[in-house]
Amino acid sequence: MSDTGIVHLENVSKDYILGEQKVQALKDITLDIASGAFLAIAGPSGSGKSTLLNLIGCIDTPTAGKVLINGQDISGRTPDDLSGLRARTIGFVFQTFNLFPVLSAEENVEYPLLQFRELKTAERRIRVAEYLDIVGLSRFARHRPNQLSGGQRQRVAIARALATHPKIVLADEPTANLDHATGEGILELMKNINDKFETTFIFSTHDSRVMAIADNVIHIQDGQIVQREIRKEKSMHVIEHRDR
Ligand SMILES: Nc1ncnc2c1ncn2[C@@H]1O[C@H](COP(=O)(O)OP(=O)(O)OP(=O)(O)O)[C@@H](O)[C@H]1O
Repeated sequence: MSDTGIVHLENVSKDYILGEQKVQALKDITLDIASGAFLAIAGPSGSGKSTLLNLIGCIDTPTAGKVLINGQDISGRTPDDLSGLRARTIGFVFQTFNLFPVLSAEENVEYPLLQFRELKTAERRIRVAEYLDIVGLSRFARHRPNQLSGGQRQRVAIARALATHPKIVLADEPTANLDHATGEGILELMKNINDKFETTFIFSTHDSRVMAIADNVIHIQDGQIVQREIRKEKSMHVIEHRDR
């Protein structure tokens, strides 16, 4: 058994090439996140939060360094390989909800399950109902996104992310498009699910009220970790950043 966390980044850098210019979005990030963490990645706009989440989510690969997700090294893997790892390991929640407008709440939650051939129709339906219940939306199963409030849409997105039984849920600014009270409700829901099912949650934010709810906060600035706030020791251990 490996002693690294469910997410393990070692000396990770990510460069984007924009015309003649190289943008160093992440610089030498070393980070280990244990299973069951409830972790915020905090930092100002452009600091590299989305880039970091995209690497953890296997949507992108690093320019340098090593990324291990659930013990699997993602470097040198084909996009097909990574999409398999993604589908079975990671759930995504976005600030813009990203629901299909023509599908009902239950059809949106069911959608990612359709790729799992081992799930029979009846099992799929049961699972959809179970997760709509967990997010408190059973009564709204037949509603389309435009018949739901922002907070309800984000609950559908959370149910959809959880229905595949992922080990990690990644949420990029999940409360950015919600008013404060609704955003806090979404964070509390995520925290309850984290406590109950021990799903690892990693979310980005620049909202200090959202950071306050996290067990641990990683602060990034200009692509580098500038502070690690470890409030719950057991849920996270950190390999300290080694300066060259
Ligand atoms: N596809 C891309 N091509 C070129 N540069 C990019 C690309 N994506 C991000 N960048 C640059 O990388 C840096 C980090 O961006 P990133 O989106 O990760 O920051 P962020 O902290 O998520 O910002 P925000 O809070 O505004 O979403 C920025 O300088 C950004 O302009």
